[in-house]
Amino acid sequence: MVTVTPPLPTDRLAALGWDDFFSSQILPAQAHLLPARIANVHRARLGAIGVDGPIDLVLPHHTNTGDYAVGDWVLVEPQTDLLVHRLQRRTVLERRVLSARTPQLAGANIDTLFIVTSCNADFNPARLERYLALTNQAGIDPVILLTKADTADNPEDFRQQALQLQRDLPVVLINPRAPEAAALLAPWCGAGRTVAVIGSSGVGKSTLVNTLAGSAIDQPQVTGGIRESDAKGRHTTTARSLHPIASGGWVIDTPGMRTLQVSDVAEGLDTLFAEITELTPLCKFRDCTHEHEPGCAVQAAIAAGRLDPERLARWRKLHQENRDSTPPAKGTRGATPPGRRRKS
Ligand SMILES: Nc1nc2c(ncn2[C@@H]2O[C@H](COP(=O)(O)OP(=O)(O)OP(=O)(O)O)[C@@H](O)[C@H]2O)c(=O)[nH]1
Ligand SMILES: [Zn+2]
Repeated sequence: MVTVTPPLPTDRLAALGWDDFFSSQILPAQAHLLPARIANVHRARLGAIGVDGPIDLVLPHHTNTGDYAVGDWVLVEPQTDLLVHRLQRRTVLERRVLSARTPQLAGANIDTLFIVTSCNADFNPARLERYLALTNQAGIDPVILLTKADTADNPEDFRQQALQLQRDLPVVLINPRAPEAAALLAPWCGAGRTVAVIGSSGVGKSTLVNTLAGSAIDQPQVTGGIRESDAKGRHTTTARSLHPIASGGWVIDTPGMRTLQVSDVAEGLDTLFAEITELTPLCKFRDCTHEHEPGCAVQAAIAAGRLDPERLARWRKLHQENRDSTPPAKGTRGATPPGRRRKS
């Protein structure tokens, strides 16, 4: 590890999420540069937060701002605010949609992902499992937030269903409009921690970000969210931003997501479906598909009522989709469809 000179105010950097993982990446020749965290990404502009506050970064020629994610750590030339280098990410959340060639970066260096859904028709186990597979694969801790419990007859049913989605999954019933929402989420929002919020349009993500930010939201230079018109003339939130949480920590909002595609998430699926993953070695055949083989431990669990057949059906569908969309070098079979590339 290299000591940065002059010594940086490490407590203020730590409050931004800085730790040894990032400081150990600084080379001796970079010791004069200042670390800063990307706070917002626009088409031609990147905003960051450093120990002395917001920085409008000066970008080198040919910078593609799409290569940067909210939450990234970068090194900056102190006098000129020139962006010099991006540090390696601890975690990165990518959103893949069928229509896009390359995944979009939804956020970087996220510790916890709040997957928000409502206690109504938005609640969809198959979609939540998709989010969970991606979150697990990214090495980010998932938490399910169930909103609009106040408008549902049986919010507890939704909570019980959500608890079945993954072992040890935290599930929180929450009203994002209530001031006590911040206290309920405090375990994941300590100083220096970074959370991101994901979920369909209208489930309460923006409301939650506002509640978490509290008075800290009155800093447009830090949050800097913009609204742009899309092709249909609607106003949609396109910029992701890093907002300070009133009690410490940081929250990244993400725009409403369309259908998510899973790709390259084999380990994430193993964690998500741990009860099936653990049964597989007990099957008679090593390459058991758990469909029709004799001596299948998974089918035996279904017959004994210990495993929900719908859960196995969703396991099958996600595994199939993952195989079909994962490049052969990483997947077990299946070719790369045109236009879809491996991530570098
Ligand atoms: N009754 C009730 N209303 C809620 C709750 N959570 C959110 N809402 C309301 O639902 C509406 C949508 O909330 P938003 O925060 O705009 O939803 P969003 O997820 O940010 O939506 P997009 O910006 O489209 O992605 C707002 O009118 C909120 O006040 C809740 O728990 N109970
Ligand atoms: Zn089997």
